[in-house]
Amino acid sequence: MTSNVVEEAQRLFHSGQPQRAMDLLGQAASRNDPGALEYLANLCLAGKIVNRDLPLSRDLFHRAAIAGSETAAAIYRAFMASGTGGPADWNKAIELLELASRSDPEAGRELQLISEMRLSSEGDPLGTFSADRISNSPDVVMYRSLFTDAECDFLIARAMPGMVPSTVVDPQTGELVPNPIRTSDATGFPLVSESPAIHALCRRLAAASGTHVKQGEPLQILRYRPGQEYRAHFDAIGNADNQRVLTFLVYLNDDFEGGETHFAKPDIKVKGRKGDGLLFRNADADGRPDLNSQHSGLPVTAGEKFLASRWIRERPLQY
Ligand SMILES: O=C(O)CCC(=O)C(=O)O
Ligand SMILES: [Fe+2]
Repeated sequence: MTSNVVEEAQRLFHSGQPQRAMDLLGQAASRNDPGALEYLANLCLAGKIVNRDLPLSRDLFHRAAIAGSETAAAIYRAFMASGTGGPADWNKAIELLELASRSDPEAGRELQLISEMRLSSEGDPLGTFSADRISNSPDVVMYRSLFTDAECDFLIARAMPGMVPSTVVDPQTGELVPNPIRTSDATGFPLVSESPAIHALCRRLAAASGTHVKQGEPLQILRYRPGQEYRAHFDAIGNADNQRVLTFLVYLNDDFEGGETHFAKPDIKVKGRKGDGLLFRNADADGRPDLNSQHSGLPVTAGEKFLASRWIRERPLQY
């Protein structure tokens, strides 16, 4: 939500007058200007211009939501679901989603999807998960029908507007950079866009893999068009302090040709059906990469392949 105050504050930031910009935003926030509240919430989240302060960010998004910002309301719901900037409150997140669904059909669809999940009052999946073993070394298992067709379709629809060319971690700088190794397009769902349904799906991946939901990096949705691929790589990171020990891939469609997930040693090609989840181990308990975990997404030859991908760390990530 942009307001005159925000435009003026941006102008002041760009002309090297951050203190005046902050004063202006602070005054507008004390009048409950939704744009100023949301802008300040984002500054507290980004932690560049002001110190990172997640509890304050959550509080400011909450106030911006009350003042009428729908974007802030969606972020506040996501924070309540995942416990960002304060305790998680699943029931409150659902209550807020219900409220939003009265005027927002997208929120209504999300609510419907959640109502079809079997969840505890904390948003955790009920029931157990069983997998078929595909290989011992590398350690690869497959969970059939982990996501429903409706859940797969929901993730694709949510991801489509944000699709941009994929990036990989530059080993020299640690920055995310484009690279011909990975030619797919992707959208990530960082905490601000990990809405309650997406959070519940992340909790399902955590429960099935026996990990804590906070060990997961943001869920990514990948799209490969004909010719696009993810060449042989390791998901483990060299010298990582908090290693990517596991990868969970969920196939969101199956109406395409080619595009198998391929492990080279030994030669294993996997093509899941829509909703199937493939879990594999990238590193041992000490964080040492498993050399047999090298894998690729083979080029798609016809149609489009959609995949949900979650890299899971050894320990919960600190945000
Ligand atoms: O596209 C695939 O099947 C592989 C994806 C992958 O390797 C990843 O997301 O880390
Ligand atoms: Fe990978």
